Amino acid sequence: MRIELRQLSAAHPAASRTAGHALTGVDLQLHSGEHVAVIGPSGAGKTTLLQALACALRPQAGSLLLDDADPWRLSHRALQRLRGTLFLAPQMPPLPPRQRVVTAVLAGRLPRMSLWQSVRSLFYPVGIAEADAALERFDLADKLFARVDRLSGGERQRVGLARALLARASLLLVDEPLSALDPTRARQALASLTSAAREQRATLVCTMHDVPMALAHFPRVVGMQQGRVAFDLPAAQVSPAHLQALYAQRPDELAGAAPRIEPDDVAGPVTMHCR
Ligand SMILES: Nc1ncnc2c1ncn2[C@@H]1O[C@H](COP(=O)(O)OP(=O)(O)OP(=O)(O)O)[C@@H](O)[C@H]1O
Repeated sequence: MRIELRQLSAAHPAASRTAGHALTGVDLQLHSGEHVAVIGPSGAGKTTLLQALACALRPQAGSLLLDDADPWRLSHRALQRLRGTLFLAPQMPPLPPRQRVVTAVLAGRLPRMSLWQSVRSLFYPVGIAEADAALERFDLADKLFARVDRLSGGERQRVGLARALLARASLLLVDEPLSALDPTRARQALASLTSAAREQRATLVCTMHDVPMALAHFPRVVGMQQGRVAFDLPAAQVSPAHLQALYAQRPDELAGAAPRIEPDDVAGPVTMHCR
């Protein structure tokens, strides 16, 4: 999917009136199938950018085009159809605690199913081999029938990535996929995610706290600061000076001290998100 943002500004409906826009004057163009990492300090607007791209947050100014169409000018039905072709994977997937992993992963297909197909799949799950293959990519095939609440935080996060692959979306929006993974798992998970997105020819926009990992795995890196694009460069051209300026207010985050949600080997509460 092609993306074009021109001078896009957006605010969260619940934000106080005194808060500025979460996104201000954002320009961004992505070719179909391109992979981009979005980095920047906490509160820079990375997640908000994904929400705007997912048509979950309406722009207040400027424009958003997805495959040359303005989603906010489409009919309700056409907008729903468009939403079915993109997938927003939150930091922690919304996994009901007693659900089996296989069901959680197969739920990735729901956006591209009719109501009848999705109701039928509750009683006659199909595509178990596809779920198994996606889990295998994240080294979780042995958890196919495990209960979600018996997984570690890192395992749940990898289940969320496997689920994203089943969406077969043309635009994959992945919010900080590595926050609960140890460095080795994080490298493997990112390599699996990017190679699967390439196979599916999906456009991939991924927010990342781990800057070295973003520079190593993505050809293009967008740096955000206070709701604006501070730089948009090939990874090889991002210099230490760019990074120091980007994280000038939060140097601890550049040093790798960004907030992690829970370690890989400790089970904890499941955070619920919209999808
Ligand atoms: N639901 C919300 N309601 C009101 N304001 C919000 C909401 N979500 C985010 N914001 C505000 O929007 C701004 C951008 O937040 P956003 O979550 O996009 O940043 P981020 O770069 O993703 O941060 P982090 O790295 O900590 O996840 C911040 O000022 C934040 O406080």
